[in-house]
Amino acid sequence: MEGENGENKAEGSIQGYESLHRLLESNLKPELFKEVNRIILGLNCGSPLERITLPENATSLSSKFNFDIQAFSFKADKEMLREPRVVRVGLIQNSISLPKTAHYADQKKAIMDKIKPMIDAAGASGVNILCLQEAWMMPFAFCTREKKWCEFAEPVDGESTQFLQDLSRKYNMVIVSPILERDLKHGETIWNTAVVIGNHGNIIGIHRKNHIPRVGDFNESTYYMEGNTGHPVFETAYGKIAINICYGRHHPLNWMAFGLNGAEIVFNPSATVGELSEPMWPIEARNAAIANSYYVGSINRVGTETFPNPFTSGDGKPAHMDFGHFYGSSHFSGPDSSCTPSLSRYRDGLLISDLDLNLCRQIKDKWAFRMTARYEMYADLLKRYLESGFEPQVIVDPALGKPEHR
Ligand SMILES: NC(=O)NCCC(=O)O
Repeated sequence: MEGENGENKAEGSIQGYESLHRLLESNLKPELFKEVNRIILGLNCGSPLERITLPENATSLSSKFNFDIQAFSFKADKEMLREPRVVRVGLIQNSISLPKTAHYADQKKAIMDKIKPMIDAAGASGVNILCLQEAWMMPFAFCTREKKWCEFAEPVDGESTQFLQDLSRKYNMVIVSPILERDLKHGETIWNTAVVIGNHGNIIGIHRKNHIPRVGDFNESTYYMEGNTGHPVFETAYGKIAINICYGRHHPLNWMAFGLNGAEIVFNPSATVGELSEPMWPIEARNAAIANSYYVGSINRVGTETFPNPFTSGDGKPAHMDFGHFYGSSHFSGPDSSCTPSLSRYRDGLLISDLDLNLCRQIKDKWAFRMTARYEMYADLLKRYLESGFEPQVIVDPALGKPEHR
């Protein structure tokens, strides 16, 4: 079987294919692919998600600057009392351009130069809300545990925010900007923060990452604190949005809390590598969208980032100078279990989707997850669990002959 790129299998490709979707599409007969698609990507209002044609000025930017661009449309059923509430949403995934030894100011500028044409393409496509990847303004250096990378941290209204504020004003676009934040008013402490910039360039608010990873090379507590902002939902001109930053996607209660606060779209800006999490990636976001009757926009960076000095993770494996491959694969999941194909596994990309927000309530009415949830039962268990004298509720088979108390 030959990959779509023939002999030159790009690094990060799946046997030469940009994504699992492309691999299946190229190798299955059309009728088989249709069935596989129906099961893997689901149906939206009874049909596969439709692709949207984007304006020429957007697609020409993708050709000129060599980034993947794809667009889809999630529909909802027609209602009698409400008009459709369609919002156009974009996700950007990108690699880092300069070596990690370059001057930090140059590294930051190179990233901005790289994502600018992608944001312009989103603007040209009429995107209303755009989200960037986790800590987009720096290399993902947290694996190194070297303190020098803290220099990349910026105040909420710093250089990266100002760069995006101009673009949000230009394109009348809400932009979610995940950065490494330097909190000047609280002893210059550092947080992993999403800044929500309104469509007039105003800062609506921030959310700080709730859960810090402690897995493999992802030992990020060396750099930033556990978030103290709870589960805010930001009511923007285009809908109610929230941000669940990266590792928070492994925590179902974290997803739930954004839903309880009324989110209609939850973004999951991430940085994660193939060996660690790729089989989990398409499942967790999709499950969250289903369980909480909202849309999820999942974003992961792309490429392999090599650092000047070797590091280990205390797992007995040899010291190494990179995390592994960030596998991109950004995608949208809908509350009705439908899902877009993923962006490329190795190229920069812009994924756009029209989301009819009416679908959230329609799915709540259909499946009644909120009404069947039994929150009081879980609240009671959690309350007892947090007490020091907690005893797990385990009923032992008497035939095991175990003593009542161990
Ligand atoms: N950045 C981050 O939280 N990565 C953790 C790895 C993962 O959750 O897959």
